[in-house]
Amino acid sequence: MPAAQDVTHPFEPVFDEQSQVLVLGTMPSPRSRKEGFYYAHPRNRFWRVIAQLFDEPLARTNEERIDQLLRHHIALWDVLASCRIAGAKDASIRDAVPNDLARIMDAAPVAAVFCTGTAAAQAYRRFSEPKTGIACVQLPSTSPANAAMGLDALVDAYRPLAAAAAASEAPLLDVPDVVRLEQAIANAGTPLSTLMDRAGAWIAHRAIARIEALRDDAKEPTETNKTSETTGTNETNDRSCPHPSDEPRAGHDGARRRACDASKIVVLCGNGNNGGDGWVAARILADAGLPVSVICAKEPHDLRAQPARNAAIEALTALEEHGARVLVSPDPAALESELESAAVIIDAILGTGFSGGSVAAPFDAWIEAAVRARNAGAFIIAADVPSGLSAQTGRAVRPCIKADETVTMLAMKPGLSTPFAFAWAGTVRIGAIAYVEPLLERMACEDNAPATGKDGKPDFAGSRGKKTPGKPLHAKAGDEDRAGAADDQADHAEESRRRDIGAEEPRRSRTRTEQTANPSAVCSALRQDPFARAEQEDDDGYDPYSDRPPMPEPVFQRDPWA
Ligand SMILES: NC(=O)C1=CN([C@@H]2O[C@H](COP(=O)(O)OP(=O)(O)OC[C@H]3O[C@@H](n4cnc5c(N)ncnc54)[C@H](O)[C@@H]3O)[C@@H](O)[C@H]2O)[C@@H](O)CC1
Ligand SMILES: [K+]
Repeated sequence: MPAAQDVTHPFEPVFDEQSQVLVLGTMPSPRSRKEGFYYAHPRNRFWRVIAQLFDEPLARTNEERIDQLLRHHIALWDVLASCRIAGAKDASIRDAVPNDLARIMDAAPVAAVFCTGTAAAQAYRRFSEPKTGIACVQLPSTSPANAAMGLDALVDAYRPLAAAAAASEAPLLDVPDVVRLEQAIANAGTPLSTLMDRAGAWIAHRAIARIEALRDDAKEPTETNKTSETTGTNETNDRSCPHPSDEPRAGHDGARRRACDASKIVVLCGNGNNGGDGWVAARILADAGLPVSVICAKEPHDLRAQPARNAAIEALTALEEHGARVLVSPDPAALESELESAAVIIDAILGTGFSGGSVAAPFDAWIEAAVRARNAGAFIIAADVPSGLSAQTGRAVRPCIKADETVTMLAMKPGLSTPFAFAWAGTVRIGAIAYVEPLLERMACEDNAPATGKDGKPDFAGSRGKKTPGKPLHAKAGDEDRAGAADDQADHAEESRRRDIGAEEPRRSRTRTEQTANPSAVCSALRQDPFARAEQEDDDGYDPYSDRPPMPEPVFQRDPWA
């Protein structure tokens, strides 16, 4: 038993004014104090529980951990400010002095408190609850000392935390605004290379989830699996709406059997930063011990896009160490044979940088081969946007990837929200690679800054040193129609909301500037999806045409079923 020592809490709480839930331990362990962050012992499962709880990649750095908590509106601190303790033994705590939780409670709308263990809950009840007036929920400890409790059981026990910690919906942003947001993130200290690492981690996370689902399917058939095999439907797909691929795909079960043998993942990497996401994913998958291969058009050293070039060079070294195959400009036969044995294909060919009315060689042939492999049972995960689909307009050229799942980074894109987008994108998930809410608010404030000062000259005061006057968050310069459509959509949303709740028209309607100035208003206006229904309406199924609001038609491509 280590000797008792006097310990003072050595680091700051994690919280902001959006925090709704507070998680408290007793006092950081010696290992956490050494590492300078909460739950830092490699065998402490706190961060793994949080990742699994929200179905996200494991946060690897303290910055990612803070981001992850804040995105989910979780504050993190400990009950004690100082105490005498032997090692990490909570039972040995003496002379406890509590932290002043008012620091968080006065700044944030915290409505629920969770304590990570018995001692933390006891200390909270004794010192803090009389002041906060909030009873705590006691959770099991994630420390190695509680090894009797497995990870799955811990995750289950922590579910009330996930339920209380509702994250805000991801915004819908025009592609130029996504670029602007990326720049704001970089200015705030997270470089694009880090964002690319996180994007790759999200894609790898989803690929691993798919491989695990295939492995589960391959185990003893359950009643559900038996039903699935008789009907030929894809039970593991969580798409909530019909998909052209829902017709039985030849060889689908074959793909499952093949995956049991190999779990093979093929990553198709284009020459831009979308390809960079693919290289990072390939590296992570290879490091995780999965059989992965990369198909690319250029040697990493010949790439020009940054940070894709550096990411590809780093990935290549790792892939070579793992003995993974890297095929540079393969001939059609080699391309076909690599793809036809894949259980999962990652499409990182083209992302938001795709332009033009067709896909140039060799990527057109890659897309066609990938779609053939999908028809034979492979599962395609698109990075950011399916290659061949415009992230802005939703127009799909021929050929276009048909993904089962798309992991789109940072924000929803208009091209993924059109009525036919799911034909190409499948299930769309947001790769939450940064905590963007405060940045969106700041961007909206900049946009709201007056364009001219008192002297009639441009006023740059609100634009954080940027030498361009702010522009509305979602309106592109010279794109009055789109801005007008967004405003009309917002007006329509407001009108139908009033109709639904029987409210009278407000005396003074909000101006367009006000609407575009508030990120949540802007985002919710643009988030109005064309399938939205009145809440009280009895929704008996999917029918995109039954009640589409009379709003300007979104831009979308030809009906793919016509
Ligand atoms: N939004 C974000 O925050 C982040 C974005 N990242 C990734 O970066 C991507 C954007 O990267 P880039 O701007 O480099 O663009 P892309 O990589 O999407 O596309 C550019 C490449 O595609 C080629 N290309 C364009 N049109 C073509 C056509 N019709 N036929 C054939 N080739 C064509 C270009 O020559 C160029 O090589 C995003 O889609 C995303 O995947 C992430 O890495 C980092 C974070
Ligand atoms: K892609």
